[in-house]
Amino acid sequence: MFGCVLRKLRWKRNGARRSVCTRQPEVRVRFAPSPTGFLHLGGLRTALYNYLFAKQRGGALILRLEDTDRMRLIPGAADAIEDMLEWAGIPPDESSRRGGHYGPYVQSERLQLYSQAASSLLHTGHAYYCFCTNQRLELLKREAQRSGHVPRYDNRCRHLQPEQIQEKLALGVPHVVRFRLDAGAEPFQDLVFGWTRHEVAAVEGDPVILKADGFPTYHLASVVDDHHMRISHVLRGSEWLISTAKHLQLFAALRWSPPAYAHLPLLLNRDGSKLSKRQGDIFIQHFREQGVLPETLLDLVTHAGSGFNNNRIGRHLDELIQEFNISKITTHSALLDLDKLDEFNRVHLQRRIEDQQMCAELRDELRQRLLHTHGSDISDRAVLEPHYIQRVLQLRKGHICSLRELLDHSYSYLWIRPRVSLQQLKDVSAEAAVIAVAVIQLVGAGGSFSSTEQLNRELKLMASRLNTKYSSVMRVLRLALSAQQKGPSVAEMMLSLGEQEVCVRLQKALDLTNDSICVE
Ligand SMILES: Nc1ncnc2c1ncn2[C@@H]1O[C@H](COP(=O)(O)OP(=O)(O)OP(=O)(O)O)[C@@H](O)[C@H]1O
Repeated sequence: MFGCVLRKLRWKRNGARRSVCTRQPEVRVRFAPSPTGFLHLGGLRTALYNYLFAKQRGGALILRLEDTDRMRLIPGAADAIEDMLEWAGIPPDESSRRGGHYGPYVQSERLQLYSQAASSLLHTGHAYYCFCTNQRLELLKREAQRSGHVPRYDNRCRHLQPEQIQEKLALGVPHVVRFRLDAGAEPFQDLVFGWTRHEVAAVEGDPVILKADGFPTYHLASVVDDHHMRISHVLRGSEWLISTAKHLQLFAALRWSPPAYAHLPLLLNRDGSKLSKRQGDIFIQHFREQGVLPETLLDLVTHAGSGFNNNRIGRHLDELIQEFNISKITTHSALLDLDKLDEFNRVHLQRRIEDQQMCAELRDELRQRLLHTHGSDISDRAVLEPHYIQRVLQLRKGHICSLRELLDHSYSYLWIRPRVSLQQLKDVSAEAAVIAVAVIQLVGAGGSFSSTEQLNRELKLMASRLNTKYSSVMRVLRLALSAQQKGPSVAEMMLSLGEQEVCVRLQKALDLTNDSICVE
């Protein structure tokens, strides 16, 4: 059933160039979310594993939207899911946005294919009309619960006579189509769970495949689409493992070859529950707004689970593609540890700052954020210049976990001149004026701004020349430069601000002390 890729192999024999075509099965995988909510970390991981599997084999990732649960559709979710895959750097090769040969890629636009498949199953006796009312089904359920059994449909409509069916259809009695499950399920080899066999007919009633509204259920739609879209491997969450027996029976009844299956362990919350669309704080969009980088999220979700020879922080997408190993995926679910998020983002932010092109993008982003947050408070527009922002980023890399931190009050001194009072200066040192003058002279005399170490050495020498404690020098400088008591080292502050701005701020402090002397 697999599509084929023609590969031309060339070699030389007797001086003549020859070519031959070999047929390789084409790898086509799909990520098939339902737009009943936004993409969350669990979905992202399943999408990512599909992507890695496809890219490792030169294959294609198809994004198919399973929107047959009409009651739960969330407006905008379909677009948002694809936006987030693109943002994460794992865009599909085929989707309704990107096009492709096997569209439409939205199930509600493929109803004819499902109804054709259902008709064919009805025709061959693998499916039947079911006219049972909701009240009857509810009664069955309650009876089962009362007697301590798992509720299941009793397959009553299997036994309707053709005339009874025709009569009900002619009367327009509401109905669904059910698939006739066979006893004796065949085992299949799951790429993660190994040989698996689930005697589905022994525990479940015949499943609905076409609902009363003409929409298919997941079982029929996924089988029909996987066939028509020539999906070679289905990598999906392990909650579908049990249903696979049903899907294989559907493939057999339709006389189609099934794809290979790999059921992926789920990502769980700390309390052991499955990550779900009903939790807002795990949506990819939320992390993006918080300044989390896409590569951080990819690293985090792969780190939580298995599928790689080893785990290490800081892997990029191309490394993930290289190192992904489906045989290393374990069957147990993985707990998501969001406490690691900051640390992962710090590592990836540092990598971006060290990359010339990515750093230019960060500069632009930070500039936009600064304008948005501090806007009119920024009197000196020089702080918005690329070289200034670049310097700040270089000095803070490895310390900050996200760009947003640089917008916090503790970093406002980088963008806005601080207000310092005479009393504050007096409180930190009686020698504030002397220290300010000495540092202005040091800077004016070409005091080294090449590194924090060099600057520290010179400040230490200066303190001993003044016969002043080094800690007093630090306190005065920290206050005059930032109006803060904590933050990066004073030398780093000076390097970030630059010689001229350091002198301007120290002169302001000096002016305060001079004014006070004049008044006295
Ligand atoms: N927590 C999870 N961990 C790993 N994969 C997941 C997780 N949740 C969903 N998936 C997988 O992501 C794909 C898309 O899932 P879907 O859009 O149906 O989201 P969902 O979270 O399962 O929905 P719901 O919240 O309605 O249960 C499926 O293959 C599903 O198995």
